[in-house]
Parts: sequence; structure tokens; C-alpha cells
Amino acid sequence: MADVTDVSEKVDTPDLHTTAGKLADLHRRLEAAKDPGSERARARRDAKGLPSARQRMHMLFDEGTFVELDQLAKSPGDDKIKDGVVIGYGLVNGRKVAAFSHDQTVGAGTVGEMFGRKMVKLYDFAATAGLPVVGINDSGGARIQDAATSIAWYAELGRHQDGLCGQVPQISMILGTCVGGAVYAPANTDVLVGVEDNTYMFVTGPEVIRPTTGETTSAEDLGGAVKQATWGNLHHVAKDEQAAFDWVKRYLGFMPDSVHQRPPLVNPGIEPELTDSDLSLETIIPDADNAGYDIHEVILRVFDDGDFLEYAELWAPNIVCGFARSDGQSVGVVANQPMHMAGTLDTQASEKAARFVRLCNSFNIPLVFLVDVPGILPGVEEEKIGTIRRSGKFIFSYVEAAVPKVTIILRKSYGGAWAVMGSKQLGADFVFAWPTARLAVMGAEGAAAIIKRREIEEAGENGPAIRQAFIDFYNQFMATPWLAAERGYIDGVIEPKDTRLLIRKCLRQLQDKELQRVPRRTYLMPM
Ligand SMILES: CCC(=O)SCCNC(=O)CCNC(=O)[C@H](O)C(C)(C)COP(=O)(O)OP(=O)(O)OC[C@H]1O[C@@H](n2cnc3c(N)ncnc32)[C@H](O)[C@@H]1OP(=O)(O)O
Repeated sequence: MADVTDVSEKVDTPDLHTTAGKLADLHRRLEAAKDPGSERARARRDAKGLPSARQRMHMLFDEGTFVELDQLAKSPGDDKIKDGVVIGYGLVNGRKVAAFSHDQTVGAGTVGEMFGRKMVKLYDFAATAGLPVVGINDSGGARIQDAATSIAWYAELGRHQDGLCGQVPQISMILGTCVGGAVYAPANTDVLVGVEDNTYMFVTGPEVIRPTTGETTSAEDLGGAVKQATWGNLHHVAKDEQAAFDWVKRYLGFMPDSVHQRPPLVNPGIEPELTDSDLSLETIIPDADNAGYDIHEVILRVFDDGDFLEYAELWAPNIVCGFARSDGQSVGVVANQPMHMAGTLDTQASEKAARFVRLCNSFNIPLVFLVDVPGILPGVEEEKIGTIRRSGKFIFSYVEAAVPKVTIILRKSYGGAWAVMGSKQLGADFVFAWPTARLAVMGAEGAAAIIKRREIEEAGENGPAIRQAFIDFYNQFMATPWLAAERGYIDGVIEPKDTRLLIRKCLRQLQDKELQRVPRRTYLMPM
């Protein structure tokens, strides 16, 4: 029986002298292009219950809005209409978006010439029209048979993708096993989303690693979704594909179409007066300094509607980053999490926050910092992994950010961590503290161990009492918000219940903020 995907097949060729025949010919070609992978590959995909590349596009776009481009693309010398990618545009929650979707059933979604040409067309269209790009990645990377062609097109893609970076939002969904170029390319986008049971990403897979380095590993251990999210390479892990698409749609809701636009305003003006939820902030900080509380409980109360989209929740959970709204406007939230490592800043947390700050700055999203940080994590391991250089990115990113910046200090704000967590002196526009704030070089116990050590040692059995007296004095008179407020290092001390409405007022005041910077060729960020 003739293969219906083979357009070179002459059997049943319609009469091309008639309009009806030409229409029939079009239908036949479109039908052949619909799901053009090999029968074996399609059967494997269906057995796994996975959608096709085009079905995934329909999961992304509002019903009836997807317009496919280059549906009839065909590699030179190939007998069938096919390539490893579907491209097009449509609406997502009524807003224009461009997208591509790798077709795993065509040579494992690898990059050949037409794949490359289609992707360049999509990237250039998105850059010209100013549209976000959603990439649905499911690809084995470079197509081995296409040798130089594949690598040349990968390089070409990298160059064209650069035109989108920091211009339009770029979101990568990793919905399958992605290898080589198929992970390098998404890694250069703004945010990566995977699914629990079908996301694997690595530069080289287990089959290449074994003969090369002698190491035996599994796809799961090497690059499963949760692992990659913990290492900071994926920014959200959804339970399944539908949930992943839902997350992407929410994410797009916080983003502008491009740097030339503002993110959409959503329900501005809600709850303009104090609410019970605001009042409950008055009791949220525990009396004991070392007691933890969940920073999400604060985040949910100081922004609109409790609507918070967390970014990279599995990576460095000692710092919480994500998107919320204040009076309908998108804001980027960076907050220490006392429930993990007491909210201490380590290398990973600094890198996470730096990346998030730059993401917000790129798309004109104001930053709100919520601070409760006991300091920077000390340790041999931290020094070994290059914390000096890697953590430096956070400071640079914060200073570089030209968006409105507001900081609320809830409790601890110690040492270098005080400086980097949105201090006024680093460039915050407004910094307010709660009366529970402790601003100092370090916590009372650490200070006692350093500046009272000799005195405590010499006091013999009176040592512990001297130590405790110092700690009480320090906590009562030094580690407070008052000195910083008296000297203007912060802008004021507020009642916690006023925080939500104050953040709104601050951001309203800053809405036309313009920062003139000296132009430079590149920002020499410590990498
Ligand atoms: C920029 C530089 C780079 O990108 S270098 C990266 C080069 N790529 C790789 O090393 C990936 C090698 N492939 C793999 O690891 C696996 O095939 C992956 C992609 C994980 C898919 O695994 P699995 O779902 O089990 O399918 P499979 O191995 O049976 O492959 C399905 C069909 O696709 C083919 N395929 C796979 N990878 C490539 C490739 N890179 N180039 C060309 N063809 C590829 C397989 O040969 C297989 O074909 P067939 O169905 O047997 O005809």
C-alpha cells in the first residue's frame, strides 16, 4: 500500500488541470505534513501517551488561533515533507506569541537544514514583530547524518537567537530528552520549564559518557527534571505537560510583549484599604530571633490577591524569587526564606537572585526585596566553588538594574548580606524597616564571640553571664532599625500592616523612573 506521507507517490495523483484537483493536491500535501515522522517513532510516542509536536502547539495557543508557517518545508533531496520542527504564531490568553515545537518522531527532532531555516525565520519574525517566543524542546541536538550542515545551522541559530535576548521574553519548555545544542540553546533563554516524568537534559547522554569517560549513569541521574531544577538549570517542574503549559501562560501574564511595552495591568485598584490580611502581618515575626517562619506567608499578604508565581523554587530555596502584582502591576520579588538555612545567602542563592534580578530588569519589572538574612554562608566548600567571583554577580546585577527598587527589612539584615539585599546604598529607591528589624554587622552571638572573646575568657566562671549581658545589650540597642533610621541609611520604620499599601505608593511614585547610565560596550559581570 502507498505511504500517504510520500508526496512523490504518483498513485491517486489528482487532476492538476482542474481547481478541484489542485485543492485536492493541497489537502493531500497538508495531510502528509501533519504528523510526518516514521511509523515506528509515532507508535513509540503514542505508546508513551505523548502529544505530537503540533498537538503541543494547540495546547499552548488559544483555540483556533495557531497559524503554522513553512508547513510544507522539505529538505533538499528528501522524498517526504518533513523536518524536525513545527513553527508558527497565535494568541496566548489573547496576546500574540510566536512558538516552535520539535518533532521527536523526525530524526529525534534533530537539526537539519530546513529545521535551521525555519527557526531563523521564526526568530527574525519574533524580533521584528516584538513577540515572546515559546520553545517546545524535544530534540537530540545536531543531526549526525547532516554533519557540517547541522552544526552550521546551530551556530546560525545562536546568532539569530541573540537578537531576541533581552528584547522579547523567551521561554523554553523541555518536554522530552534534550541533548547537546538542544540544551545549550534553551539555556540561553529567560526561563526553562520541565515535567516530572519526561524531562531529561544533558550536554552528552549516558550512551556517549560510558565509552568516553567510563562512567555509568542513567538519564534520570544525569539530567532528570528534579535534579536539573535543583542545580538551577530548570526554573519550574510541572507534574505533567498540561500543568507546564498552564505555568507558561501564567508566566507570560507577568511579562510584556517586548522591552518596548509594559506588562499588562491586572485588576488595578483592588483592596485599596487595610484588610484583615494586612493586620495579620503584625504577628507574623516570631518573638524568638532564631525561630523560623515561612516567607511565603508574607509574600502572599503584601501583594495583590495572593497571586505569586515562584521562579526556580527547587534551586537554592533559602532565597525565594518570583512574580507578583502590586496594584495590578507586575513586580519581581526577592525574599530570604528563614525556613531554609535560616535564609543565609550562599553562592547558589546569590546566583539565583542575580539571574532573577537581571530578568526583571530586562523587562521593566520593578523589584521588591523582603529581607530577613542572617548573613553570608561561611565555609571551606563555599570558598572552593568560587563564591567570591560567583556571588559577586548579585551585587553587580542589583546595581545594574534600572527599574524601580523597593526594600522592606522584616527582621535580620546583617553584614555583607545587608548591603547586597537591596540596601539603599546599593541603589534601592526606598528602604523601609519593620520595628522587628535588626540591622548590624552580624548577629549578637557572633559579635560576642569576636569583640568580647578575651573579656569572656578572662572572666572565668562569670564568662557566660558577661556574654549574655552583651548579647542582651546588643540586641536591645545595636541590632535594631533605629540607628539606621536616625542616620538616614533607611527611609523609615513602618508598621507591618502598612506594607502592602506602602509598596503600592512607592511604585506609583517611581513609575516614570529613568536612570541615565554611561554607555559601555559590555558589562564586565564576574562570571
Ligand atoms: C550542537 C552539537 C550537538 O548537538 S551534539 C549532540 C548530538 N546528539 C546526541 O549525541 C544525541 C544522540 N541521541 C540520543 O541520545 C538519543 O537518540 C535520544 C535523542 C535521547 C533519543 O533517544 P530515544 O528516544 O531512545 O530514541 P532513539 O535513540 O531510538 O532515536 C530515535 C531515532 O532518532 C535517531 N537519532 C537520535 N539522535 C540522533 C542524532 N543526533 N542525529 C540523527 N539521528 C538521531 C536514531 O538513530 C533513531 O533513528 P531510527 O528511528 O532508528 O531510524
